[in-house]
Amino acid sequence: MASLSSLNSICIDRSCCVKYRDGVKNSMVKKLYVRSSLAKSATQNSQFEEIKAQKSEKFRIGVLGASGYTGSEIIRLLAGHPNYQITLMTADRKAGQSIGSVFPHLVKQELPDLVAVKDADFANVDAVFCCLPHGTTQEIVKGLPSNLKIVDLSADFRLHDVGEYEEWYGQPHGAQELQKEAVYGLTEISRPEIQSARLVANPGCYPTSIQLPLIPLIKANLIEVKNIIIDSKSGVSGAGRGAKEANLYTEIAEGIHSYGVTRHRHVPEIEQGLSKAANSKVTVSFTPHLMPMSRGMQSTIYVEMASGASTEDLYQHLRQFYENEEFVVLLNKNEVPHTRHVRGSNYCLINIFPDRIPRRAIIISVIDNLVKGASGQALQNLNLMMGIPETTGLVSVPLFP
Ligand SMILES: NC(=O)C1=CN([C@@H]2O[C@H](COP(=O)(O)OP(=O)(O)OC[C@H]3O[C@@H](n4cnc5c(N)ncnc54)[C@H](OP(=O)(O)O)[C@@H]3O)[C@@H](O)[C@H]2O)C=CC1
Ligand SMILES: CC(=O)N[C@@H](CCC(=O)OP(=O)(O)O)C(=O)O
Repeated sequence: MASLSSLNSICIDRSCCVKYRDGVKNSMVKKLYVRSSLAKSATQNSQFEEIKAQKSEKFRIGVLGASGYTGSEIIRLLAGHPNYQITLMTADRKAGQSIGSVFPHLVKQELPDLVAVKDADFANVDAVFCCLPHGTTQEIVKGLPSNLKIVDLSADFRLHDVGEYEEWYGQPHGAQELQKEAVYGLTEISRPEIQSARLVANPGCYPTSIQLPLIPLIKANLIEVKNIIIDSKSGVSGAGRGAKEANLYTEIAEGIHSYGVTRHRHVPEIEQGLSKAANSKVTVSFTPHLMPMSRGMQSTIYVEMASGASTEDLYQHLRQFYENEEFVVLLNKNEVPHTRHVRGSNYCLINIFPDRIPRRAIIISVIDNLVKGASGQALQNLNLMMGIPETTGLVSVPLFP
């Protein structure tokens, strides 16, 4: 057996190496080889090899759009991740700055400075998180080296039908070949496809909170696919960090705003996922609202149950469907999910209630728009793509209150 001290010294190095920037793989491997000469037995050697193998899986990550909200959330989540190190970060207006000057809460992270995408060197990058505005994203992704794994947080690769993309996003799709390759990354629903994907289109925040409860219920024929009404509410960070008049404190505080009524661009994304589950065209009534809170999202969904189905059937089916999932949780009966129960975490909490109107049910689903609705799910997907346990770096207790 390896002595405790030899194993400890390796483990200490593993945690410290998060702090190195360049050449971390080589220097770690070198250090570990030196230490291996001290190993006495074959068992020690094999344990060492195992750790070295784990170490060599320290993938180099680029964060494109690191000066935005989802980019900074990726950086926060990766700060404690044992298998990744950030080697590249890009920005637009903030290019040339350090991350600590853009986000003082990240000042203690030892990270490269922000560079413009045109100056980015992808030679030391194995995978990228693309945290850029839609439209810009497809242009940038087209120019990335073809060996990179990509998780794109924008809407650019989510819609399979490029005609629908043009209709809802107001511009023709500029990277149609890549669109064909992209896998829609609703993790709990499409795990096998994500595992073997090179390019994953991370779902939108509203579509995540809506599809997680509805897809299993539709697949099991427990709800009617007509007359689905969805009322969603989002924190203001959902709109990104860019300055916009509509997002000023004076416009947001002390009020609720409906927006995108009948024409929000998440409608086709939601309908795409639900239609696939139903094997027929599903349409929904969806209205999003902006809430005076910085993060968090709730979708309240009104459905008609299938003939013979009860809310108990819906509840038991969802509970069973997600029983082995870490991040999607059915609360105990009658407990109402609140956005503050998932703040800063990758969890989606769901519950189902009988409506007063016979045969109708009310589903409440909450997520943090920046985590399960964006960067957390993106990390979950990259873990899968890299062959790392899916929950790595993501299991944390939500901030409360
Ligand atoms: N916020 C959310 O809750 C969610 C967001 N998304 C999607 O994720 C993506 C990122 O969102 P979010 O982080 O909120 O957005 P932000 O506006 O906060 O950040 C955008 C980032 O992109 C950079 N950027 C802007 N324009 C360009 C350009 N022309 N070329 C290169 N870089 C550019 C910005 O750089 P700089 O700051 O230096 O100008 C910044 O780093 C968007 O597509 C969004 O729709 C998806 C799910 C949820
Ligand atoms: C509050 C707010 O403005 N939210 C954004 C949705 C955020 C998101 O998921 O956007 P993408 O589809 O571009 O990734 C919106 O309604 O446009």
